[in-house]
Amino acid sequence: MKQYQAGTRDTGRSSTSSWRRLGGFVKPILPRLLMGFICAMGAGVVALAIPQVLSSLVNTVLYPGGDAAALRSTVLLITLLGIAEALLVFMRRVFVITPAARLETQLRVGFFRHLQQLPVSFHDKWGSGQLLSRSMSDLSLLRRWLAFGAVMLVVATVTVVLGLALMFSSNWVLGAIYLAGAVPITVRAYRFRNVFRTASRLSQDQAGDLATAVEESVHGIRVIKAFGRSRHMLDGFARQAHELRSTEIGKARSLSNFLAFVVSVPQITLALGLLAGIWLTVQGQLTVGGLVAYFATAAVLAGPVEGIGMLLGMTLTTKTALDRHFEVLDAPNTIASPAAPMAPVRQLGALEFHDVTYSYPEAPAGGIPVLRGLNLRLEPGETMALVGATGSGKSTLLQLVPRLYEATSGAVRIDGVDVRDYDLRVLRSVVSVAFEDTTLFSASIRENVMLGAQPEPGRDPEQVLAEALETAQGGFVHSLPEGLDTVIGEEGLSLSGGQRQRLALARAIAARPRILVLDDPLSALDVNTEELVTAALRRVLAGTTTLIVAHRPSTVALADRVALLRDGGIEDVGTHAELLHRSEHYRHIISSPAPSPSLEDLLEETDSKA
Ligand SMILES: Nc1ncnc2c1ncn2[C@@H]1O[C@H](COP(=O)(O)OP(=O)(O)OP(=O)(O)O)[C@@H](O)[C@H]1O
Repeated sequence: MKQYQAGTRDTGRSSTSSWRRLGGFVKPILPRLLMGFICAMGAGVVALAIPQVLSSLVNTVLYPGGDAAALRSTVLLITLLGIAEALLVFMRRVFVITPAARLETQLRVGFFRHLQQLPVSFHDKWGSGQLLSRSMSDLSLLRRWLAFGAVMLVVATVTVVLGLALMFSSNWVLGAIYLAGAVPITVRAYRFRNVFRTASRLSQDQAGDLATAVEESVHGIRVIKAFGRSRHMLDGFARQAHELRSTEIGKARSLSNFLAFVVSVPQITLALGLLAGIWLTVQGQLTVGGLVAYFATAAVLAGPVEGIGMLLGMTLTTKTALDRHFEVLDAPNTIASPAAPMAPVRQLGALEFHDVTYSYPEAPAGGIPVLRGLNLRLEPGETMALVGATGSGKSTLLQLVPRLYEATSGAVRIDGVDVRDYDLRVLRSVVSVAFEDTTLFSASIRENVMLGAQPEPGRDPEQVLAEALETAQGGFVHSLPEGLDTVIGEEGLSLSGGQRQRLALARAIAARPRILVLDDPLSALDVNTEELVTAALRRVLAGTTTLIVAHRPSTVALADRVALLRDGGIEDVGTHAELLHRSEHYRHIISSPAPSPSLEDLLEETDSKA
């Protein structure tokens, strides 16, 4: 279970910083957004002009003996204004939708790039659903807000201000009555903002957790079914879904209450305006046309006033989405290439762990580090087996070599150069890894195996692929429906554990690294296949420095020497025979009885007793 919990993260940033940072991304598309804004504003102004035309219609035409020609031209003008408004709305969409979608893609690609760069320790902590929801739904929210919400919020605000100005210019008393409604709305908006922002954050985080739950249960469907835990998983999922539902309902309720308030206040001020308007008309201080225009303007403003409420909700949700987005972008990439990378004088493939200590970041403070002052040296071209009890830190040690994790103290060196001084790309082309837990991508066999292979002048990639598959006993791929082009992985053909492991091994070999790091790569193979792979590997590994985690004597047989990992350090190094002979712990781990003493040993023992 990842440690991230919904709503537990404090961004530690001021509430405006996400907007400011978004401003940097929006700059290039600002001209188009401005054009969209001008169109939307034009549409708003046209909408406001219609009541004014109506007013002149009432004042100059609608009375006995009124000018019929003026009536026709006024109706024509209103029709033209209506068409102009529709055209401007269309143009607004044309101007803003493309740049908003482009910005969404740009941010999404940037987000993915950052995820790729972030260290493994970051991914250990974050649920995949959280990252999925931040890269998909949060950015869709932003696009919708940019293409619609932001523009309409400005337009609605400007429309309300213009409408108020028209009301004031017609009669200041009516304008003042309408404006008085803004005071309670502002007070209420402030309270709403605080409540809605918290609910928004909670619901987006809960949606991310829910996505993680789906992802985990889809991945673990076999285990869930095999253990008959479907009901249990469903209950857990339903509980989380209900929590999200409650949050969403709370959020919707808070928005509805606010909208009801926002809509009802102008209605009350309108009723007061009606009383005042009639009185003013009776007093002769306002024309009937002016009164009609006041009510028509108030009717036009009803939409923008309600819109401001809705758009405020949308803006707050977008702000939360942005906070969540930048929270991931702000996660520091602690494992990066140095500013001035170094290269070894001679590229031989010597690997050295010097006084290496490693503690997982999530480990409790003051806990014992997994690796503690570990020292080990592999000579160029040497194959060393790493043996240790389960949980002793073998995989952890291996992952320090390509800097998937970073030693807490001490140094890992390749050809005398600290791995932290290598350019990361160079380091990861020098070191190739095959994990016990194989990951294959939704791609062809060819693409999966050649994932880390660099083009080499004078070497045919097809030959590299064929050799890697042959070494890993991956001949089975030729009998797959489309041979090397068969798509495997999550959305492709399913392979057995042993087949997957052989492809992962072939992938590590095809990268033709100087240093090969193998985490128990033969564990899922049957004895016969393992023997064939071991024999082929022995040939391939001849010139490659290899550190191989081994649990079985057959894998250890590949190695020139064996290092025994215990209590966070290397307890002993020697050949398999030497360790069998002198280490009880080694015999215990490798599941072998003590070897029967050789004749020389017996003679030596007799001599010493004598
Ligand atoms: N991502 C992680 N976060 C925190 N602790 C971890 C993490 N991965 C491993 N550990 C802990 O570090 C210790 C060493 O784990 P590691 O996987 O390196 O052992 P191992 O020797 O490879 O075990 P095995 O032989 O079972 O594969 C274990 O106690 C494990 O619980």
